Amino acid sequence: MVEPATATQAAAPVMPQLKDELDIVIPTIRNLDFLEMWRPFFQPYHLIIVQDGDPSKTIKVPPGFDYELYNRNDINKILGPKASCISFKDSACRCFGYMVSKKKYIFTIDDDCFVAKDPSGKAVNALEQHIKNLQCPSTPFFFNTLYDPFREGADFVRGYPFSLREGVPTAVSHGLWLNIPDYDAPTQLVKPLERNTRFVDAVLTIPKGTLFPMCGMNLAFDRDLIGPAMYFGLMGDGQPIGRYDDMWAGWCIKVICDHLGLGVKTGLPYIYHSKASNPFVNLRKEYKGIFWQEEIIPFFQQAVLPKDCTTVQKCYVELAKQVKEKLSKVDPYFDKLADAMVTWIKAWDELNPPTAGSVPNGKAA
Ligand SMILES: O=c1ccn([C@@H]2O[C@H](COP(=O)(O)OP(=O)(O)O[C@H]3OC[C@H](O)[C@H](O)[C@H]3O)[C@@H](O)[C@H]2O)c(=O)[nH]1
Ligand SMILES: [Mn+2]
Repeated sequence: MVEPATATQAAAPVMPQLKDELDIVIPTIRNLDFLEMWRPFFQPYHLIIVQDGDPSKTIKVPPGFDYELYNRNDINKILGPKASCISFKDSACRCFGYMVSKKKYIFTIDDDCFVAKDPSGKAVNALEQHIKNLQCPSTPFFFNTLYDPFREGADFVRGYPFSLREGVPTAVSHGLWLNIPDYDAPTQLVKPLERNTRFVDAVLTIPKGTLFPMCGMNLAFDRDLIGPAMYFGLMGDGQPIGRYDDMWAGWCIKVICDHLGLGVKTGLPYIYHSKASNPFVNLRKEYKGIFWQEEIIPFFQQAVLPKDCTTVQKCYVELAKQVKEKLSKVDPYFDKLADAMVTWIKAWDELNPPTAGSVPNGKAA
């Protein structure tokens, strides 16, 4: 039986790394008492809280945290008509936080995720591990059988080409979850009592050319490298689909990271996910995604980006064009989604004008 760490077990790190270069983005519809448990790890950092649902509701934030909070009225005021690309009544709204941040790194976490304990009983500082993952290169072009070669006590194994040992910059760090795993509704329905107790002590680079189901519960990324592609799509209120926000973003960022020669890692850190959302409600939200994805995945697997797509924005707009051309036949929703992807990029560039002398994102691989 796994249990979350207690607040006292979560010892504050000696020196919070990247304190001024990282924002923590939290989408929420509830009071943020969960922050109490994270206080030792999160207090030094700036929080961006994206309040979903009724903007007249007050979200209580425990004292002592440095934060900015945006509700739907704020989003509409800041983005004007472009606010139409930000979902309402779905955790997808969190991507607004990525857009307004001015920091290099983002860590996003759900408000029902708590500090996990590793097998020795030590509280897991998820933020510290994500930072380590992002600051160490990835190895997408050749699989290292001893997993993360840059980890203390590991290295590249015999036969690993020396020409590839430098690795590539890491754009995304995807963490996992003890207790309630990120299962889809049908799986949750048939396995209501299943709990994830396996703590796998590994960080893996997801190989080039391989897609993965990105979960937004415990996720960090380098905003400068991949931020403009971290759009969580049109979900929730008024949309035919929900709970595919992070999946859509994950498929888009992986195709773009592969194209630009950037890395995506998954594995450590774990968080402790406490709330099993209602599988019946989830089934209503996600059922179309369950059969649509049988056509969406081949689309992303076959997507090719032209060589002149040398920035994330160019890649993303090209991807939107292909979504419109090839997925609209699945459902008119994808026509709308493709337009929203372009609106997102316009809004991103409006809020994040390129600084003079800034270089385009990674090079096309
Ligand atoms: O309409 C909403 C509903 C929720 N939120 C906030 O989003 C976070 C996730 O909410 P919750 O924990 O209820 O979602 P889950 O059923 O556990 O599913 C998650 O699974 C992983 C996904 O990436 C995504 O995070 C969820 O689908 C939480 O902070 C809520 O307060 C919201 O903003 N709007
Ligand atoms: Mn949850």
